[in-house]
Amino acid sequence: MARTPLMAGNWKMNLDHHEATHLVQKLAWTLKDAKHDYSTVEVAVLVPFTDIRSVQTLVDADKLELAYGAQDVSAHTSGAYTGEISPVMLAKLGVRYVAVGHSERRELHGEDDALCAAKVRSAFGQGITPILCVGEGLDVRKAGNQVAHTLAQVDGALEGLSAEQAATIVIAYEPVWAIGTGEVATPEDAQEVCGAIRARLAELYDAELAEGVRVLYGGSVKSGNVASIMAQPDVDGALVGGASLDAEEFAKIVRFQSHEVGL
Ligand SMILES: O=C(CO)COP(=O)(O)O
Repeated sequence: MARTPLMAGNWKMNLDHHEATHLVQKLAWTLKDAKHDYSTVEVAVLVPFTDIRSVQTLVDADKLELAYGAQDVSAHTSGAYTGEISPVMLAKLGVRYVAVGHSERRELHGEDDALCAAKVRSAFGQGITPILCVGEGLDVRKAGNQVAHTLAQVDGALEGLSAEQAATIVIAYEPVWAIGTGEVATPEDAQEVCGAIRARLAELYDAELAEGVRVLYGGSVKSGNVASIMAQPDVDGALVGGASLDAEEFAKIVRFQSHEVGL
């Protein structure tokens, strides 16, 4: 089964709603100028909660093919959860994707695999596709345990998920040591773990399901390194942090198939 690559920009805690409108407009124009065909590479931006309504308004008004999403979601649908955002609220704003278990949330907010599993189910419950983030820290990598560590996170977060849901999840392998450091994993490093994730999906469900799931790589992806990572058989896209805040650079990442020749 052919998997449509997904390039998702994780803005993290950057850009207010005015700046968000500006960046999405610029990105859409840049991709339009390049005659980007969204059916060949899907494009998404994961924006701060306060930007979502503005991005929705722009996407709807200009009929943009860009998808947008959030960076976190509550495991609950409503109630006394001060500061949390419900998946029901996100669905109402037309959100297609939500990041779950980003390493910054695991590290800084103590999110564990059980909570990630609850959030994955919570998103699916409202028709939102989770982008489940997994990946090892430097100590684990140095010990050579990156595959076992990452697969344990996958197992934990997929707990209780039906095959129908698992078939549409997106999993992003983001080695923590490569995030925001400029130190990108080698294409072989990315392939090793992304391939292992797909093999695990085949074990947990079946081979056909595993063949259809998109596995992304994230960690210091730039226009200059994206093509070699995308050339790996089990890498189906990228989760891009810093480089997604620059419309032209992110558009180049999205257009990796065309610019690799010209670089
Ligand atoms: O964390 C990331 C995306 O979720 C990666 O961030 P950078 O691309 O800035 O390394």
